[in-house]
Amino acid sequence: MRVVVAADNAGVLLKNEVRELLERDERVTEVIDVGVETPDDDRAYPVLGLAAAEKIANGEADRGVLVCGTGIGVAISANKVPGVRATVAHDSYSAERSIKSNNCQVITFGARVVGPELAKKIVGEWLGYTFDPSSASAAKVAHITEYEQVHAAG
Ligand SMILES: O=C(CO)[C@H](O)COP(=O)(O)O
Repeated sequence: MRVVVAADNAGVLLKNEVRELLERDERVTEVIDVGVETPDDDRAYPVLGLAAAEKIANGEADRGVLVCGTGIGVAISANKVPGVRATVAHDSYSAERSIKSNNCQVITFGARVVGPELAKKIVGEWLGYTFDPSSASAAKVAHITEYEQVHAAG
């Protein structure tokens, strides 16, 4: 699994911890870090969230972990990229259902909301979940995709 990570300056320290975790995880074949790398880089969260989501949309990454102050801004940004489903998930159950119900490729965290140990525990669990395309949830996710395709810009 190829995982893209990104954060703004509010989330960079947590993102870097998550990146180290991912780099040690045998389920992860590649970690793509689109930044920021340090807290003095003040590029705004949409820049990072959109850049990461585009890696998924263009097939360079399978999943993403994005961090900002709340996790909300990067989730909203990532969801603007066609084909990408992203959500903040600060608890194990939501993280699990984000895959099994919603087929989200992206999980987001708020570094001002959740501690690093909880976030890393959730990421470790989240890596183990897969979406079942034959499940009852598949048609629901397809409804979202169909809307997106019908209303695609351009
Ligand atoms: O949490 C953020 C966006 O959801 C971001 O890290 C901080 O945004 P701001 O409150 O607009 O500075």
